Amino acid sequence: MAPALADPFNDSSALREFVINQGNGVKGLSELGLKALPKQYIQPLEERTCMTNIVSQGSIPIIDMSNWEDPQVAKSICDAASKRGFFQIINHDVPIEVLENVKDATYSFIRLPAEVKNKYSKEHWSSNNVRFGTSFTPQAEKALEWKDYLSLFYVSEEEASALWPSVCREQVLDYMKKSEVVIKQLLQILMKGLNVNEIDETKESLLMGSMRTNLNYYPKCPNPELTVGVGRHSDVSTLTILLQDEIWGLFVRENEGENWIHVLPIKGSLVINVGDVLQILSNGRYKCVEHRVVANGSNNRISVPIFVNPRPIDMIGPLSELIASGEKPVYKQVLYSDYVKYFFRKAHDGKKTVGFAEL
Ligand SMILES: O=C(O)CCC(=O)C(=O)O
Ligand SMILES: [Fe+2]
Repeated sequence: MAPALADPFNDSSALREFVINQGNGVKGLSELGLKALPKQYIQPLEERTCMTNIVSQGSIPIIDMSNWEDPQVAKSICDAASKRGFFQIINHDVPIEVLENVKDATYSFIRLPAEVKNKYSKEHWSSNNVRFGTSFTPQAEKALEWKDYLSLFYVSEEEASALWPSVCREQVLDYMKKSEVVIKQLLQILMKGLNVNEIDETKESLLMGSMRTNLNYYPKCPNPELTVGVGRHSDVSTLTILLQDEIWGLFVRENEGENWIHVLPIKGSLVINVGDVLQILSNGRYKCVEHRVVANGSNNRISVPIFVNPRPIDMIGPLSELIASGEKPVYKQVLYSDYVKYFFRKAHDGKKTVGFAEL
């Protein structure tokens, strides 16, 4: 009798066929009950979770939004955005049922058979605005990431009705719609902090002219210490609004140093982070910060970020109000769609995308 293979995916094309082409994703791998992580997921040493650099006492600020117009609340938000790049909000206006429903809907999508989810992959779906995938950019990565996702770019209700999977469509639309109130509150406060007191139509479109929601799934992983859920990166958004479940996994770099802070799951809260675009628009005043997600050996985890973005056709650069007040620009004007293309052309590599807009 032939000996059983220790790693059925020793051959990389077999792994890619199973995970990517057939749409089984890492969910499929996780359910095979492999004893060891396939070698294609083994990250270089420096990218693995090195627990010695985790600050056990550290946490990102937790901000109560119930009195969002209070100048003290505004100050905490602007301080957090300029010093930490990350904070959590509690007592915001997004109803808890909306958050619970979108988490359930994420599981409803993830649990669909592989061949159904695979209809929404890059190779099979007619629109780029809906994308089921795995890892980040598998064609550009030396080591794969332990994550499956569905990415939904919002154009209109009609398009969503026609193209988004029905098992999660209404719940995602509701989550995006109900989050708009808090997104506007945050942007108003952050703009005031830059002495930009009026958000007219052009500015609103630059700050939040398009939105994308991702449903992320990180299944239980053999040898989680050897891989990552998401590698070090900053987001190419203005702001990101992130709903995570009760399973830990998200870590944020502390003050550009070597230490990482765990983002504590708090039921009903939303994690907010400054994206590259807000760092660029604010001429470096607000900071986008590297973050990453570790893989987990005991539990499945989901998260649902809304990326609040400019429109693809917008030019991004330091706001004219800042330059008019005498600030020297640190960034040039770049087309947002070019910026995003540059991000997706390479594997995750920390905050390097921002360099694309540096002067
Ligand atoms: O899953 C998370 O907690 C974060 C995911 C993330 O950073 C992203 O999708 O950009
Ligand atoms: Fe992110």
